[in-house]
Amino acid sequence: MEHTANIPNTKRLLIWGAGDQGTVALDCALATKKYSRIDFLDIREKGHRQIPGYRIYEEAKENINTLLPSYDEVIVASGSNYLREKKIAQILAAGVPLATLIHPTAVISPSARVSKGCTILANAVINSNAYVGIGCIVNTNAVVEHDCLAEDYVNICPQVSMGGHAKIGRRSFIGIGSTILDHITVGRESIVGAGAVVIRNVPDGVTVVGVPAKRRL
Ligand SMILES: CC(=O)SCCNC(=O)CCNC(=O)[C@H](O)C(C)(C)COP(=O)(O)OP(=O)(O)OC[C@H]1O[C@@H](n2cnc3c(N)ncnc32)[C@H](O)[C@@H]1OP(=O)(O)O
Repeated sequence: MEHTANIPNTKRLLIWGAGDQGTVALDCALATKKYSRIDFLDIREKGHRQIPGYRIYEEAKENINTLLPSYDEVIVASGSNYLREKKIAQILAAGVPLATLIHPTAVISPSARVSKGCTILANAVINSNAYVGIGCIVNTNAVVEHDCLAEDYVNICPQVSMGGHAKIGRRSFIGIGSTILDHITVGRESIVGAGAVVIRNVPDGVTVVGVPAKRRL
């Protein structure tokens, strides 16, 4: 049986991505109580994960330009910064509203800005004057402190801590449990390894690991 919660005056959501991030996005979307119907569109070209009770369209078999506009909102659920950017471009080109999923236990300062297409998961904190760009993931228990900047399509993994005024460049991946000290900048398309402590600025397109974080050659 497909999921159709009995909630009046709510919206239809399509989650584009039916893998791990898709199921996490589903839980978050259910917690918001905003949606009367939720379906999935699988990103993979072959096969898809079963999510009992939910309809999963297969991307390869669907006319995306017809399917997307039949929903009130679409969220892209993929841990790949590249894929989120690519799919979000398709959604915007189709003129369909991007969802922004914010778990009810997340704490977002009234002065912070969270852009469209973001997924902000349970117990995340986004503090005063912080800015989170389009299509970012701020994962469980991550802390984006005051005046931080995360550019578009950034993935901030669980338990990441960003000190005040820290910056993350477009499409960078910040590994689980890592710490970025205050006023430090991580460049674009860079990777911070799990558990790293970043004490110096990181250039574009590099991977850093360790405590203190050093470039991995
Ligand atoms: C909800 C979720 O699950 S969100 C996802 C959470 N997952 C993560 O955060 C994973 C983050 N990814 C990492 O930390 C990865 O290890 C990366 C991206 C830094 C490196 O990945 P790879 O390029 O595959 O590196 P690989 O595993 O081959 O290791 C290369 C070297 O780096 C070291 N290394 C790899 N990761 C780390 C790390 N996080 N800290 C310290 N050293 C590391 C390895 O020990 C190895 O060292 P050696 O050459 O001396 O043996």
